[in-house]
Amino acid sequence: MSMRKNFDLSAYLVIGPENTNGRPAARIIAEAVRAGFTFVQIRSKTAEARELIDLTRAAAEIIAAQEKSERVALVVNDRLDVVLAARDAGVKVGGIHVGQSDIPPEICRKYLGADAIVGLSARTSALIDYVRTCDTSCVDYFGAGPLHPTATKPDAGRDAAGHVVTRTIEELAELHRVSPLPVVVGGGVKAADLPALRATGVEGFFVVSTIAGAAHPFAAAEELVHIWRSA
Ligand SMILES: Cc1ncc(COP(=O)(O)OP(=O)(O)O)c(N)n1
Ligand SMILES: Cc1ncsc1CCOP(=O)(O)O
Ligand SMILES: [Mg+2]
Repeated sequence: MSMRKNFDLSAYLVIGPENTNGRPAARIIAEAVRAGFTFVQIRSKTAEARELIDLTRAAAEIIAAQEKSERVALVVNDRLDVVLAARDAGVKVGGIHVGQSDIPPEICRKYLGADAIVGLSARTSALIDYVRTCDTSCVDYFGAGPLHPTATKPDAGRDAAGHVVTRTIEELAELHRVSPLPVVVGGGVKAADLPALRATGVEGFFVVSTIAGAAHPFAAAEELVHIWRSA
């Protein structure tokens, strides 16, 4: 079955070489997937294309080695060129995550095909109206946030006046209620946020630093997965 019809957003790792305090990103991906993370996004604002292709290949091999290729989705942030090059080299990469100022989702769909996963960051202002009315014909899920301000992406949630607008739990519950697509929420997410986030009904949480910056990424990942599943 194509991953597009079968992906699980519940525990979603976003990671790149600049997030790992000098440790290999591949090792942290392996630990998170072993702990039960269900979705991996390769995201780097500093790596060159070749490094991104290599990390995407390594992530796909890690997921395959744990026999999870049919259950753990792998996407690349922003870089349609990297997804195409990785696929051309035989790497099993499921799709792409794009934001409001990135390559449009319909172009991603055109080049990646009907089986690819295309994730879209939901617009910060007027979030609830946006997800209700936006063209979802070629999008598979929404990424929303930030739940808290975050040093990983200081511009997340910035409004025209430069203030960071975070999402309340009530807004996220409403977002879940009105969204035609599954929603994953991130931005400063920590273990303590998960029970309230789960109660909103959203399909999952995404994290960078809670895993990639943790002293013990496996233990951190296991804790998040356990809390989400038992909340
Ligand atoms: C799952 C998920 N949700 C949101 C984002 C943010 O995407 P974007 O707004 O394009 O910002 P960058 O990540 O490209 O800086 C995401 N990456 N993943
Ligand atoms: C990619 C992204 N999009 C919105 S916030 C964010 C970064 C979240 O990072 P962290 O989990 O370290 O706060
Ligand atoms: Mg982007």
